[in-house]
Amino acid sequence: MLKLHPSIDNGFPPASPDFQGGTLKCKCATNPVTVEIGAQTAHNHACGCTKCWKPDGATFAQIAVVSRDKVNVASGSEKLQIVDPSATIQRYACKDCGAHMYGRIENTKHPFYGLDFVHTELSDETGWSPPGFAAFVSSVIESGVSPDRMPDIRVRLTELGLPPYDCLSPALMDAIATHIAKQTGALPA
Ligand SMILES: N[C@@H](CCC(=O)N[C@@H](CSCO)C(=O)NCC(=O)O)C(=O)O
Ligand SMILES: [Zn+2]
Ligand SMILES: [Zn+2]
Repeated sequence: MLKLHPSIDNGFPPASPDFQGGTLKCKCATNPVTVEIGAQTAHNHACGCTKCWKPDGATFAQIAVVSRDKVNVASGSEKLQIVDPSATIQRYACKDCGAHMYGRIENTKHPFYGLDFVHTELSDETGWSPPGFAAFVSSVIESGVSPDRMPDIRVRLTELGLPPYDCLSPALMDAIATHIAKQTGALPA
């Protein structure tokens, strides 16, 4: 069977009602970086872009958002480094194991300012919001996936209940466009 991501390939449980978050832990066996997330996540999705962190062998990342004020580095902060300081999303990765612990947007005008990006598979807790769509699917080609495999990948994502999009989902693209329209005055603020 086509393998896309270990937390996605066998299906995924629904979110637990009243789930209040958990602790993300990097892959280091000793002195791991830990990040406490104090809320349920939203907009969890499979992401095929080259920038999001993927576990070894995975074709897609799994990534969700949570309010930045609910993200707290509890230990190992000295091991965190920003992967690409010029990127919109500043991804804080463990310099020893490479796991991305959170991604933060510092541009206050960005439509997603205030939301951090996190990989809830790094937590032992169950009850996180499951993925609901697949984003940047065509971008897996940029990581070396043969274009011939794309039809099967899209079929498999659809089977798993993850509608495949080559940017973000329509709901998120609408939210981005609405934010921009309010900034430009095309829509009332
Ligand atoms: N084809 C590019 C796309 C990269 C991209 O635009 N990624 C999105 C989604 S990441 C989570 O959904 C994005 O918003 N990136 C901003 C950033 O990474 O700073 C590629 O594959 O590299
Ligand atoms: Zn680590
Ligand atoms: Zn991505």
